[in-house]
Amino acid sequence: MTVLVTGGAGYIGSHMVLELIDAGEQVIVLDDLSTGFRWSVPPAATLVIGDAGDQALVSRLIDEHGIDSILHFAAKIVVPESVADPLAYYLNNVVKSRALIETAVAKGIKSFIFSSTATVYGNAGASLLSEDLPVAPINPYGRTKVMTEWMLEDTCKAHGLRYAVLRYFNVAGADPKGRSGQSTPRATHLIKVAAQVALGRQLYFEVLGTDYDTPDGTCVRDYVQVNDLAHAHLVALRHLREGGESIVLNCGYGHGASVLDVIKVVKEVSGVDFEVRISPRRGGDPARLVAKVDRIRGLGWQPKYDNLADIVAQALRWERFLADRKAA
Ligand SMILES: NC(=O)c1ccc[n+]([C@@H]2O[C@H](COP(=O)([O-])OP(=O)(O)OC[C@H]3O[C@@H](n4cnc5c(N)ncnc54)[C@H](O)[C@@H]3O)[C@@H](O)[C@H]2O)c1
Ligand SMILES: O=c1ccn([C@@H]2O[C@H](COP(=O)(O)OP(=O)(O)O[C@H]3O[C@H](CO)[C@@H](O)[C@H](O)[C@H]3O)[C@@H](O)[C@H]2O)c(=O)[nH]1
Repeated sequence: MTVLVTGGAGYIGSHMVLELIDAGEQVIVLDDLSTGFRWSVPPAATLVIGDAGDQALVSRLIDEHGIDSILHFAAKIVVPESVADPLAYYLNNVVKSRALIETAVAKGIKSFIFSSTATVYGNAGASLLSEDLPVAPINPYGRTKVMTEWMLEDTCKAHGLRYAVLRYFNVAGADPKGRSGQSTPRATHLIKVAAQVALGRQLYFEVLGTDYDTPDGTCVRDYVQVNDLAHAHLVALRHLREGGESIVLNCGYGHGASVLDVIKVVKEVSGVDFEVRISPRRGGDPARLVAKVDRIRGLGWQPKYDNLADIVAQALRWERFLADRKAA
């Protein structure tokens, strides 16, 4: 069976492609390379450069390759950009997802897996966030994800398509075999930025707010390793292929670390005591996002990399690789 991975040249999608190939699947990647990289797609997968919303192209790929499942990662993902240019986000993340879902229905695709986010919970405030909480996104990016979740839910009721929505918490780390990692040049993710500071690419680290209602005043997040996350998709895909019901799944470890906890680990693992400055909140950051994970654990998902020091070591190693690649 062949799987179509939209956005498979990006950070998480490229780890998914590796996971699928390691599991013996045939993989077609569809990516417009807007933020992804041709070189991050392994030769064992077929890369098609194009738009996930191009119905003629997707139909042809499904027919030519006998695709039975679609894993939809392609999206714009920068929250402040979504606030500044919401219509670009509604076009890329909603309108094109709608086109893709319509093609999936028309072509009789059996399983559809969608990349959603913990951002859909907004400021829910619960100590552990359950999938059954009402969604309450607080920015356009989060709204585009909720709208696509709802399109899938409604489409599934009307047609034979079954889906898994995976709500990722904070994705971090890099392939332990060194085959992929977070390569976006101006990524704002905490562990990526802290790794760059530790390696001297930036002068200091800025903690964005120390007055949150958390034990040390900084935001708490559930950091999930990217290969573990990719494996969660494989578990969800097997669930759907075996006839399981459509499902919404939190993807996290069920415990949190604060910004200061992460900085401490980055300093310990890198051996660099870099400068840390305290800055005001950046706005729109929920104090705490930690997953309730019983549902995905119930499907048999067993993470391998639930250790912040290991995740940080992977991120540091990938930053060094990117620097060597640039210098070469
Ligand atoms: N990184 C995170 O922490 C995080 C957290 C929650 C959810 N997500 C979701 O996971 C998915 C992957 O995110 P990522 O971090 O790998 O981002 P990324 O930017 O590295 O990957 C996105 C990929 O999609 C491609 N793309 C974008 N629009 C496209 C289109 N219309 N047609 C074809 N290709 C297109 C890009 O070129 C890129 O390769 C996204 O849907 C994102 O919303 C990410
Ligand atoms: O230089 C930095 C970068 C981040 N932070 C803080 O670190 C925490 C985590 O920030 P970040 O890594 O940017 O992640 P989030 O803002 O939590 O968002 C991520 O995790 C969400 C799911 O939880 C996804 O939807 C988003 O796409 C993804 O960027 C937040 O409190 C930030 O304020 C800093 O203090 N300094």
